[in-house]
Formats: sequence, C-alpha cells, structure tokens
Amino acid sequence: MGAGVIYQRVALIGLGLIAGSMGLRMKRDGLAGEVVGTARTARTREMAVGLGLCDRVTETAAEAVAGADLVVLCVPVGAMAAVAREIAPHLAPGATVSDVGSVKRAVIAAVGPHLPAGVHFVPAHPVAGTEHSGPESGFPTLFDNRWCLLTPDGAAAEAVDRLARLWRAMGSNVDQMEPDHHDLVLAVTSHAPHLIAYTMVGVADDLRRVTDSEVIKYSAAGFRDFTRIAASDPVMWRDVFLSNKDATLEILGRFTEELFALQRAIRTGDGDMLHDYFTRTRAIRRGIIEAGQDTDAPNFGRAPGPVTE
Ligand SMILES: NC(=O)C1=CN([C@@H]2O[C@H](COP(=O)(O)OP(=O)(O)OC[C@H]3O[C@@H](n4cnc5c(N)ncnc54)[C@H](O)[C@@H]3O)[C@@H](O)[C@H]2O)C=CC1
Ligand SMILES: O=C(O)C(=O)Cc1ccc(O)cc1
Repeated sequence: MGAGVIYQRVALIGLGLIAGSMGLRMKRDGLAGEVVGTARTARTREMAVGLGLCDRVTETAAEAVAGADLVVLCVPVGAMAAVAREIAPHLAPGATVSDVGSVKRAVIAAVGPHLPAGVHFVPAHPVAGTEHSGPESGFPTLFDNRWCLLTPDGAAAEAVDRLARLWRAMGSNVDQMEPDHHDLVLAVTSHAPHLIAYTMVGVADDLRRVTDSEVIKYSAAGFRDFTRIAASDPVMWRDVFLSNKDATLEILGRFTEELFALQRAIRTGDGDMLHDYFTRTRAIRRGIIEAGQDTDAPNFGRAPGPVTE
C-alpha cells in the first residue's frame, strides 16, 4: 500500500538535481497534493514543468511558498540565507521549512534566525546524488536505499516525524543526527574525498602539459573515478568547503599525516607497512559491501550476502 498524500502543498525552491528527483518521486507516488516549484531563470522553470516534476512554477520564491505546508530549500548552501530572508514573511503559520544542503550547522545558522515563530524548521540531508546538476539530471529513484539524515535541532516531534515519513516514502532510510556530528561524519565520507578528487585531477591536468594527452588516453579506472567526482558542480562544492571549514580542515590535516607516513614507507622501502595499511583499508571496503551499502554492487539494497569481491 502506498504512503498516500503526506503534504497538501510542497514548495521546492531551486529546481536542480535534488529538487528534480524529489518532485518526480512525489508526483510518481502521489505523496503531495500539489508540488510548486521556483527557479531563477524562465528556462529552468519551463523545463521543470515539461519534465513533470512540479504542477506549476512561480517567478519568485515568495509566491511559491504561499499556502505550502512544506517548503524545501534546494539551493547551494551559500544561497540558503538569502532565500530564507525572502520567503520568511510569506510562510504559512504551522508550515515546515526544510532543506537538502550537504552541510547542516551552517544552514541552521543561515536559515534559523529568519524564520517566524510557529514555523517548524527541520533541516535534512539526503546522502544521495551524482556529479550532474540541473532539473534534467533528476530521477525518481535517486533516494532509494540511501540515507536521509535529519538534524532537527529542537523542532517539534510531529513535524520531524512527518518529514521522516516523506523521505521514507521517497525510498530513503532516515536517521537523526546532531548537526556538528553530521558535519564531521560528512567531512570524512564526502567532503574531504571530493577535495582529494579535485586535487588529483588538478595534478593530472598540470602533468598533461608535460605528457601531452597521455593522462587522458591511458587513464585507469582509479583516475576515471576521480574525474567523475571532480566534474561535480563548482558552486555547490565551493559552498560546501567554505561552510564546513573546520571539520574539513580537521580531516584534511589527518589525511596529510597519513599521506606523509605512506610516502615515508615508500621512500624507505617499508613493504610491511604498506601491506598492513592496504589490508586494513580492504577490510573497510568489504564491510561496506557486507552491509549492503555499495550502490555499484549487483546486490545493492538486498540483504547482506557472502562477500565475492
Ligand atoms: N548534487 C548532489 O549530489 C547533492 C546535493 N545536495 C545539496 O542539495 C542542494 C542542491 O544541489 P543540487 O540539486 O545538486 O544543485 P543544482 O545545481 O542541480 O540545483 C541548484 C538550484 O539552485 C538554484 N540556485 C543557485 N544559486 C541560487 C541562488 N543564489 N538563489 C536562488 N537559487 C539559486 C540553481 O539555479 C538551481 O536551480 C545543495 O545545497 C547541495 O549541497 C545534497 C545531496 C546530494
Ligand atoms: O556523486 C557522488 O559520488 C556523491 O558523493 C553525491 C553526493 C554529493 C553531495 C552530497 O551531499 C551527497 C552525495
């Protein structure tokens, strides 16, 4: 049995990959009475209606939120404050405001102070995405078997439960986290890895001037994986690093220490150290697969089975 209508009117502010995927899923499964969208350009708004991810679009965010019982901010983290300021006077009493930003503490600080009393603020982060952006990149199954982390920071339980119900109906597993903890965990699992990928591709680009096109021509799978990540949206990732500065710098400091230790092992010919290190990291990969969390694996989303890799 389906979840039925969870919100009467959902307003999506910023119509990109995440809003597009949410809109398509809500429309597909009838989770919202009406989905209203808004984006800065007429082209994006027209595309969103054409793709069927919302029922109608408005030119301004202020118009979009009128009468909505759920408003989801789907813009880059650095744009959240300006959007919150714009919509605040137009929010319906009792509405829930949420977001999908990759960083939580900075979004709470940027949005919270603008919201009037009587509006529930339930920040969220669907830990699901791709390197693509824009509404045309959205797809309704993006959130299937992925985590959505809620960092309610004192919001009313009924508002939190209702938003959790929507994310579950969109395919996610839902957990709650304290915002600073979220930002530290994501710095390890997502933010620092993205910066490392950007750096590695930058290094290869510098090298290309020496080796001509060989870096591209002979690029092995490892480097190709880095280029996929490093093709992610520059505005979104600039904002992630600037707004999760402390946690990212903490993790990068640790990363640099480990890198130096590995560098030293290579220089001194310490094969045991390298072998032990790689044995430990292989076990982590196997743990991910056993937990059914590897979306590339053929058994993703199914009950854990024997490790075959
Ligand atoms: N791309 C990903 O894989 C994931 C992204 N997120 C988060 O979701 C949010 C949206 O990301 P995507 O959908 O990927 O981005 P996107 O680039 O596909 O879409 C962003 C939308 O926001 C609009 N926008 C940009 N700056 C704006 C501004 N100053 N004022 C008003 N609108 C503005 C853009 O025109 C576009 O419609 C970000 O906060 C990001 O951190 C969360 C999980 C995964
Ligand atoms: O494409 C990938 O590999 C990602 O890591 C997608 C992603 C990007 C940002 C997030 O906050 C969550 C997921």
